[in-house]
Amino acid sequence: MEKMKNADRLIVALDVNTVSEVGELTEKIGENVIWYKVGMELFYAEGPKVIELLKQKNKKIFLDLKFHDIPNTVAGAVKSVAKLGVDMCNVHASGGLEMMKRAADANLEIANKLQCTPTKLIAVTVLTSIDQEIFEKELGFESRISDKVSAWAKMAKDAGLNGVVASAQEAEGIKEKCGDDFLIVTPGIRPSFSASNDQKRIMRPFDALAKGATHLVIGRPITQSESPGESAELVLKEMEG
Ligand SMILES: O=C(O)c1cc(=O)[nH]c(=O)n1[C@@H]1O[C@H](COP(=O)(O)O)[C@@H](O)[C@H]1O
Repeated sequence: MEKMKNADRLIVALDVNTVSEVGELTEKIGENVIWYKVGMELFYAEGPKVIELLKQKNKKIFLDLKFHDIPNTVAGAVKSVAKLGVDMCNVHASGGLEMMKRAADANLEIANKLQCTPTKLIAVTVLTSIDQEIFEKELGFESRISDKVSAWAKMAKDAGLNGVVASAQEAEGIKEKCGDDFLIVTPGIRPSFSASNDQKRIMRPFDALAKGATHLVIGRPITQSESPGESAELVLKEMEG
C-alpha cells in the first residue's frame, strides 16, 4: 500500500464561528492543508454552508459534532451528517456498544443508498483535556486513562467503527488492540512553538506519528498564530522530524 503523505494526516481545527473567517483562514493557510475539522462552534453558527464552502475548495472534512445520545437518536444524527457528504464524523464511545453499532449501520445504509464512499465514523474516547487526576477525582473512574481508551477503542472496532479520537499518548495501546487499519485521530498535538492551552494529554507532531497516530488534529497553534500559513508549514516540517 502507498504510504500516506504527512499532508493527508494533518487536520486543522476551524474553531471559529463565521463562514467569512473560514474563507480568510483557508486562504491564508493555502494548499498545504488538505483536511479541515468543523466543530460545534462553527457548525451550530453557520450550518451546512460551511461544508459547501470547504467542498468547493476541494478540502476533506471532519465534521466533529461528538454525538452522545440514545442509539436511535445517534443513528438518525449520523444519517443526517453522512448525507452532507463529509469525509469523517464522530460519536462518543461512552454511549456504548449498541449506540455505536446503530451508528455504524446507519452510516453504511446512507452510503449504500447514495452509492457513495461511506463517511469514516470514529469514536471519541477520553477527551485530551482530561488528565488522570480529573479522570479519577471528578469523573469517578478507577482505571488508568490508557486502559479505558484501549477498551473503548476495542468496543468501537467491534461495533464496526473505523477508528477513534484519543491522545497520541494512548496510540500504541490502541494499535496493539485494534490493528494497523484502525484510525487513530489525535488532538492535543502541540508543536514546539506553541502553548498547551487547555490540553492535558499532549504530544509533539513527530512523536505522535511515531507512536502510531494516523491523523493529527491541530487548531489554535495554526489558526491563532500571526501567520497561519507559515505555522501550518512548520507543523508539516515537525511531522517529518
Ligand atoms: O474530537 C475532537 O476533535 C477532540 C477530542 C479531544 O479529545 N480533544 C480535542 O481537543 N478535540 C478537538 O480538537 C481540537 C483541538 O484544538 P487545539 O487545542 O486548538 O489544537 C478542538 O477543536 C477540539 O474540539
